[in-house]
Amino acid sequence: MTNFKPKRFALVPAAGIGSRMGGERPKQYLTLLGRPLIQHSLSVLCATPLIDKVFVVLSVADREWGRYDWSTLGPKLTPLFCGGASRADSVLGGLRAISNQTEQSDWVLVHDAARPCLAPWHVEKLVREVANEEVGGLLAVPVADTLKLADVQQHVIRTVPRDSLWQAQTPQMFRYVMLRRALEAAREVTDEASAIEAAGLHPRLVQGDATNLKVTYPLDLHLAEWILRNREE
Ligand SMILES: Nc1ccn([C@@H]2O[C@H](COP(=O)(O)OP(=O)(O)OP(=O)(O)O)[C@@H](O)[C@H]2O)c(=O)n1
Ligand SMILES: C[C@](O)(CO)[C@H](O)COP(=O)(O)O
Repeated sequence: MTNFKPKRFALVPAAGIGSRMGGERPKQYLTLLGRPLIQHSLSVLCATPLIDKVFVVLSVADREWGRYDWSTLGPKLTPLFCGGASRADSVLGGLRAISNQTEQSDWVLVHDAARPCLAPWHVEKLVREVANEEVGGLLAVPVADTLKLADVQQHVIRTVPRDSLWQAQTPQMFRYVMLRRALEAAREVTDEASAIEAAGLHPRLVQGDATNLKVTYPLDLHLAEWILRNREE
């Protein structure tokens, strides 16, 4: 009998333009503590023994990646110049590009390039808690604020009960074949879990924390810098 052990691959969509950030360069290349923003999470993903390979999905028009030396991150890292028009298109393009390197049951951990404060313990907790899940799962945090439903004039219609509401983060961890099929069937989604849900399945929520923020607006870059500076290794 063969002792087949599924591998774990990280897939990092990094083909966005960062329109809400409004910078001169896509936000994944903005400088954060002296390094391109994307390098922070790539370092964590490349360093952990829990991940076999790390694929970065870049725009076909990317002119920034080649300006940096990535060799310090080691041999696990491979850029794929196959990004699409949306995040979901980029992830699907990446999954297709690695099809000859994956088995159906291998795990794929999709992580936003725009979340630079990913810590080793985030990855460890996700992998540990999802390992025995049939469907897969994602890091997320329970909603802490009171939620208001608004009309177009920005007046409150009503308060929405926040019980059972979580904010999705990344990484999101699913089996290669399940994720690819789900994304091929549901392209208008903003995360992988939504595609899996559209297939009628129920991903596991793994509680992360607010430090794994997504850099979306200029203030987020300052928050990310503060988090990384003050993190105890
Ligand atoms: N066509 C796209 C759009 C987004 N992304 C990636 O998906 C992640 C999350 O997306 P978001 O924060 O929305 O990034 P942008 O699309 O770059 O930002 P914006 O929506 O403000 O333009 C980012 O790492 C981004 O690079 C991608 O790979 N391909
Ligand atoms: C995947 C994600 O990071 C979960 O919070 C998020 O949905 C991606 O953000 P976008 O702005 O919708 O691309």
